[in-house]
Amino acid sequence: MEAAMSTKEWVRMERLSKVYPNGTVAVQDVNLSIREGEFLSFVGPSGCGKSTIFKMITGLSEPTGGSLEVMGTSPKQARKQSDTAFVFQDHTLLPWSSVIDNVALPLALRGISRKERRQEAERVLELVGLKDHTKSMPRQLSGGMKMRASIARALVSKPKLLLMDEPFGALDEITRQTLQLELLDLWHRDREMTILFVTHNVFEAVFLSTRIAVMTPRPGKVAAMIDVPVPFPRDETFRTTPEFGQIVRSVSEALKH
Ligand SMILES: Nc1ncnc2c1ncn2[C@@H]1O[C@H](COP(=O)(O)OP(=O)(O)OP(=O)(O)O)[C@@H](O)[C@H]1O
Repeated sequence: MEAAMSTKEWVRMERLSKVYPNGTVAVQDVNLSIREGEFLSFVGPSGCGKSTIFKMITGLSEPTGGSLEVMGTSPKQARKQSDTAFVFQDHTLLPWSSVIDNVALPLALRGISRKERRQEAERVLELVGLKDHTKSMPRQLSGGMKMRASIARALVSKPKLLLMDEPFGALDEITRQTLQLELLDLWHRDREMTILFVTHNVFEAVFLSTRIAVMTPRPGKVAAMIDVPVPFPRDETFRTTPEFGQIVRSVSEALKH
């Protein structure tokens, strides 16, 4: 049975806008409230401002209009508290460091002792199925394994909010589907973690999410919010159900407007 959805509001955007100094309106008047425990995906055409929204949530870019709160505080403060973590499409592992050192890096930057860093890094590497590769160098890993290591590095700080920007975009379809299942499993074990996920792939969004924000072409606005009211845990069989097909159609329709 599904647990009742938390009422804690982890992200609140009110008329959030971003105009870059060159005059590009990347995001315009986005209103969105994201609750604890959601898995919310953003889909939309290239350049509609998805990455800009993520940069604002992580405090890497300042809004130019409206308001944005993360965990009831400012995005920068939430990042300082290690409440938010980020996974990019490129794995961004340091090539000269072993897998375990890469994964432990956020803890090293926070001055956590060597012993504790090791323990925590081993814990998350086990979670992502890389416990036999702790000493490998990134170049010795496949694309899927590099992405698992990146996810482990994000999880090592125990973030409450995990932002993933097209994390599986560079992977082949089979690896992508395997990692989707693994990600759902990780998220399902820790239902307090909220995941925000950017993808161009409508099937991926429907498979993973509790809700989907469909964005319009630039300037980015939310054209539709679509619920995916299918209980978790979900498995491969979900992909072939009529309900899956119907939701994919709704999202695809909304993308055309
Ligand atoms: N630093 C910047 N200065 C000026 N314009 C920018 C800057 N960063 C992004 N933009 C523009 O803002 C718009 C939104 O960009 P953003 O990267 O947020 O889109 P996106 O939806 O993530 O795109 P994609 O799906 O291709 O990654 C684009 O037109 C982009 O060219």
